[in-house]
Amino acid sequence: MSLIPTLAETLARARADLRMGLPVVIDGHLAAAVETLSPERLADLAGLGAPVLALTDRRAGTLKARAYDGDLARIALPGDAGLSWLRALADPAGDLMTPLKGPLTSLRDGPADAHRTALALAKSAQLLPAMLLVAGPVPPGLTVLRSGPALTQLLAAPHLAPVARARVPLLPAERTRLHVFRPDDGAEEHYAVEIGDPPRDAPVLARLHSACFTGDVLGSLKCDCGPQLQAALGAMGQAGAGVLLYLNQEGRGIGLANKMRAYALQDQGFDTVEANHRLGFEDDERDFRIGAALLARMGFARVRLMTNNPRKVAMLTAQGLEVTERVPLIMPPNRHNAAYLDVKAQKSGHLL
Ligand SMILES: Nc1nc2c(ncn2[C@@H]2O[C@H](COP(=O)(O)OP(=O)(O)OP(=O)(O)O)[C@@H](O)[C@H]2O)c(=O)[nH]1
Ligand SMILES: [Zn+2]
Repeated sequence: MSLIPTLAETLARARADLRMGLPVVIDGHLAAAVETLSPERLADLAGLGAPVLALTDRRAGTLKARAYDGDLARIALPGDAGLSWLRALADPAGDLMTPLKGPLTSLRDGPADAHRTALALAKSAQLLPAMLLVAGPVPPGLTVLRSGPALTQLLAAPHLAPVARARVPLLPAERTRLHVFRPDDGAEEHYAVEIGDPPRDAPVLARLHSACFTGDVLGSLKCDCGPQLQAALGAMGQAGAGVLLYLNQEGRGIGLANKMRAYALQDQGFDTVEANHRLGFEDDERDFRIGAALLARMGFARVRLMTNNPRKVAMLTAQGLEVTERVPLIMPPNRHNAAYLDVKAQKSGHLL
């Protein structure tokens, strides 16, 4: 029956619900994002059963809570836990002011699949990965999801369809076309900037660029993204051909709000990797399967990849693309980004 929402459509709804502060249902648990939860909804959820807070092992580690489920911790809520207690566990902004939040009791028994799915959903909705779950009677009207490989696969690699394309002459490359691709799960669109007419039967000069609003648009000096973007387009313009994928994976996949939370932590003295971990994220949440799928769909099988990041090469190769050459894209540092670039080289394996 075509009028019943598909899994991708249900996922799109679930993300929107969580961002609005509405719980969704996962394997019979009501699951709400702490970041957007209202006091009224917290009270109503607590009235249905015993709420459990799911945090990633990264966030649990910062809070010195045991993560018996490997990649996540399920924390029992004390009877007097209110929204401010939950928010303090979810958001590290106040960690230095109020370092001791425990003792925290982590659960050991029972399955954690719904909790794991809930955290993956929070991340994909670009919310802080902290979810409140209650197993109890399910009110009507909520979006219902089931954990499993189909959902996991969809979260990592939605199906992308071409929507529109047109000529956009650029300063560094006048013969340029911009292609827009839309995923079927309501997530963000991604773009391909095609310069010249790159032949499909030869390796193409290519770049997988992740969105950086601060660097690309505002010219922030805190990272190297803006100069890298311009240098890549310039090199493709000079060569007369190339393809730059502009992937809307702001902040290495955590979204702009969380990236600004990470920047605020960096102002407190944490580096870019530590800041992501304290927020509950991995240092890099990006999945380059989308990039590989877009290149393949545009007819490219072999690339000369402009990057300093060996993970990008590995991920494209794992998806069946041939990286015939890694072309370094090293920008001169400035006094605001030198430490950041050092951390990328030392902790994230960047070849700088
Ligand atoms: N979470 C987080 N993201 C950041 C920070 N600084 C920059 N970014 C993001 O990092 C990403 C950089 O993307 P890329 O330049 O494509 O990738 P890369 O891993 O640096 O690899 P290269 O191909 O060598 O440039 C963008 O999404 C930026 O928004 C930061 O301090 N924290
Ligand atoms: Zn940047």
